[in-house]
Amino acid sequence: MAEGNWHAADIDRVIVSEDQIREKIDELAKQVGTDYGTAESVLLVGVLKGAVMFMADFARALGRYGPPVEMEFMAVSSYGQGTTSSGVVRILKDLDSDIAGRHVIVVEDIVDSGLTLSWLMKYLQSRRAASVEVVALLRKPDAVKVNVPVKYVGFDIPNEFVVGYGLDYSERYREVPYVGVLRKGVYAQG
Ligand SMILES: O=P(O)(O)OC[C@H]1O[C@H](OP(=O)(O)OP(=O)(O)O)[C@H](O)[C@@H]1O
Ligand code: HPA
Ligand SMILES: [Mg+2]
Repeated sequence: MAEGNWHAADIDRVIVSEDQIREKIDELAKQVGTDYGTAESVLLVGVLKGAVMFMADFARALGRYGPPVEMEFMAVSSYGQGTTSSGVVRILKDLDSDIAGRHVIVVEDIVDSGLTLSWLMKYLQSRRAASVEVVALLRKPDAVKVNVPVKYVGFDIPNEFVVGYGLDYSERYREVPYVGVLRKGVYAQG
């Protein structure tokens, strides 16, 4: 629950609690660990900044169940300051290493319109990865309209703007430890 913390006033309701996040990550890591059991290693590509919390927790969970992990980060931006995707994906930070022949798992906090991910999948495949799959903590219904196969999904959530656990509104609320719906008045005020 949104206890007596400063952010409680800005959060309408909790969608995914800290406990639910922890349990789901363990479950996802077990599944990925089984599926990649014979791989020499997997390359996790975290999508900054939203996926930082999920990346850190998911990588640690894979440490219990999976093959050896390497971590890379990309930064792309399509939302800027707003609450809707601009549809234009910009690379703000590219991969540091060659991913040819690697088993890549893209680690995303949320698949919303699916625009970021569909762009990213094409980009990573063009870099000749051996395989590219996606693990996303959250997915919204609109994402299914875009043809992005997300193999590992944590939670399907309603079509509302959410914050917390890495997700921001105008760079705020990323440190909130659960995922909640932002009270409409907060962004209506600008
Ligand atoms: O499915 P989509 O509609 O494309 O939305 C999903 C993407 O949007 C958000 O990133 P954002 O552009 O806000 O950057 P950030 O992670 O730095 O906040 C989120 O972290 C995902 O990467
Ligand atoms: O609901 C959301 N909240 C925060 N960032 C986002 N990026 C895509 N969808 C969202
Ligand atoms: Mg954002």
